[in-house]
Order: sequence, then structure tokens, then C-alpha cells
Amino acid sequence: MTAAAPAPPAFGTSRPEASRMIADRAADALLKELDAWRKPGLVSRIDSGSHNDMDADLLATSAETLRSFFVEFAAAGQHDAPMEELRELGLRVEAAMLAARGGVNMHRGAIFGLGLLCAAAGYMQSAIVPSRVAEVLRRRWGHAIMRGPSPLFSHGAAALRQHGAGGARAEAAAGFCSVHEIGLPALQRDRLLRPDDRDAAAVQACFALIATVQDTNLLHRGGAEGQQIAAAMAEAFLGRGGVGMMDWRERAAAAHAAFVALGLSPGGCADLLAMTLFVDSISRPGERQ
Ligand SMILES: CC(C)(COP(=O)(O)OP(=O)(O)OC[C@H]1O[C@@H](n2cnc3c(N)ncnc32)[C@H](O)[C@@H]1O)[C@@H](O)C(=O)NCCC(=O)NCCS
Ligand SMILES: Nc1ncnc2c1ncn2[C@@H]1O[C@H](COP(=O)(O)OP(=O)(O)OP(=O)(O)O)[C@@H](O)[C@H]1O
Repeated sequence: MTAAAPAPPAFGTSRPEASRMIADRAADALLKELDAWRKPGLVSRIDSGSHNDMDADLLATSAETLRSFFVEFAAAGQHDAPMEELRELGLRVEAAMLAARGGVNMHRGAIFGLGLLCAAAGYMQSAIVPSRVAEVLRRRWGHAIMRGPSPLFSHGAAALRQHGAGGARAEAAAGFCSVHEIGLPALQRDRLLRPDDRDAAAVQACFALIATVQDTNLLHRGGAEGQQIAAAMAEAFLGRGGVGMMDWRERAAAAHAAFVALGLSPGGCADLLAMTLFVDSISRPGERQ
């Protein structure tokens, strides 16, 4: 039996070139998430949904600021950084994001999720056997993510105490199953169904995530009842054909209005949608985005 030849690097030829490309795809995924319209309760280019402390321009500026930080995450993955190093980097980026925006949480979840996925994509460059990026994350850093220190007084910590919700950390440690099992299948199937519609596939993936994920932003804003109402509305949208129906825009807009009336915002699902767009993008390295 002959040994399998090492796979060529998935992104570019040199390490700096690859980390730049990974980072670009991560920042672009944040911008694509922002562009997708009608995501219930969330900020988009059209309106600010359930948020009165941030809008599309602020989120877009924040995403651009993160671009250079994502290079650092990818480079850290390339040299197989331990979790302590990734955590230090994550906290530094988070502090810079909060300082730049007067303490408003623009992208805390996104820094964490996309930062880790950029590190995993960087690490994968040296992989001989191709594997999905979130699985690499789980195998290399999953244990350390759960074992490491976590904030005592964050919204996520309260959601864990009151509702047993594992939030962003549990999702990451498990290899972002909802990205691979919920977000990506919805995105890829509906892109085939509606190739000319810029929004449809991302909106379908967003609703699919809201229907299944325990989102600590929803729990923080609406408690268990708010989370259940949000999931039920998303299921109703999907159950009636989702973006496959001609009137999907009206029905998605109605769900958006209902979320806003209740003050609900699935920020965790927005992050998972951005991660879905990122994983989709790096799985097609040769394609122009
Ligand atoms: C993982 C961190 C960010 C989570 O904090 P915490 O659990 O207290 O939750 P918090 O309410 O602050 O929420 C963080 C954000 O995650 C997102 N989120 C919510 N629910 C989910 C979910 N189910 N899945 C994914 N993301 C989610 C939301 O956008 C939310 O705003 C926290 O542990 C931390 O600050 N870690 C240090 C930084 C770090 O380890 N970085 C590693 C490299 S990036
Ligand atoms: N398009 C989007 N709209 C809203 N939130 C988003 C969007 N994209 C990502 N998010 C994520 O949502 C989180 C912000 O949500 P939110 O403002 O509800 O949380 P918070 O600041 O922790 O709490 P609150 O504002 O309820 O006091 C960020 O971590 C961010 O990553």
C-alpha cells in the first residue's frame, strides 16, 4: 500500500498569505451576515431590529476592525497555539472591540466563534487528512475550551445557572455541530433552490438555527419563554415552506416585526450564521466570493 500524499495547503501557498485569506473570509462572513435581510430581531442594512445601541454601520466598522485580528487567530492556529494563547488573544480582541465602541458588545460571540474557527483553519493547513474545520477545532481545543476559566457574571453565565444553557462555549467545544448539521445544509440546499436570490439561503439558515439552538442572547432578553416563542416562530416559518414559498419575504418580515415587538434578538444565531457562511466559504477556496 502506498502512503497518501500530503494534501496541498487549502489556502494560498505561504503561511502569511493563507492566514490573510482565512481572515478575509471571516470578516467577509460577518459582512454577509449583516447584509442578509430579513433575519428576525437582528441588525441588518435595513434596520436595527431589536437593538437600540448598535446599527449596520457600527457593526460593519467593527467587522473591518476584526479583519486584522482574525489574521492573528489564523497564524496562532498555524503554529498550533495552546488554548491559553488563544484565550489571551480572544480577551485582547474583545477588550479592543469594547473600547472602540464605548463598551457596547458588538461582536463578542463572533470574536469567540470565528476566532476559534480561524485558528482551526490555520491549523488545518498542515493536516494530511482533510477534515471539516469545526471537527479540527473540537479535537484540538474542545477539551481545553470547556476546562478553561469562564466569566462569572456574564449573560452566558446567568443563562447557564438559570436554564442550564451551555451557550457559546459548549457549542465551540462540541465542534459547532449546529453550523455543520443545521446552518450549512440549509444554506447549501436553499442556494441551489434559489440561486438568484442574494438573501434567501442565508435567511433560511438563520431561521433553521433559531428553531434549534439554545441562544443565550434570547434567554437573557426573554427568558425561557422568549426562547420558546422565538423557536416556535422559526419552526412555523420553516414548516410553511420557508424561503421556498413565493411570499417568504412577507412572512419573514412578519416574524421580524414580532421579534422586535417582544425585544427578542437571536445574537448567538447571528454569530452561528456568520460561522456557517465562513465554513461554506473556506470549503470553496478557489471560488471568488
Ligand atoms: C466564550 C465567552 C466569550 C462566552 O461568554 P459567556 O458564556 O459568558 O456568554 P455571553 O453572554 O457573554 O455570550 C457571548 C456571545 O456568544 C453568542 N452566543 C450565544 N448563544 C450562543 C450559542 N448557542 N452558540 C454560539 N454563540 C452563542 C452571543 O453572541 C453572545 O453575545 C467567554 O467564555 C470568554 O470571554 N472567553 C474568553 C475568550 C476566549 O476564550 N477566547 C478564545 C479564543 S477566541
Ligand atoms: N446582525 C446582528 N444583529 C444583532 N446581533 C448580532 C448580529 N450579528 C452578531 N450579533 C451578536 O449578538 C451579540 C450582541 O447581542 P446583544 O446586544 O443582544 O447582547 P448583549 O450586549 O450581551 O446584551 P443586551 O444588549 O441584551 O444587554 C454580539 O455578541 C454579536 O456577536
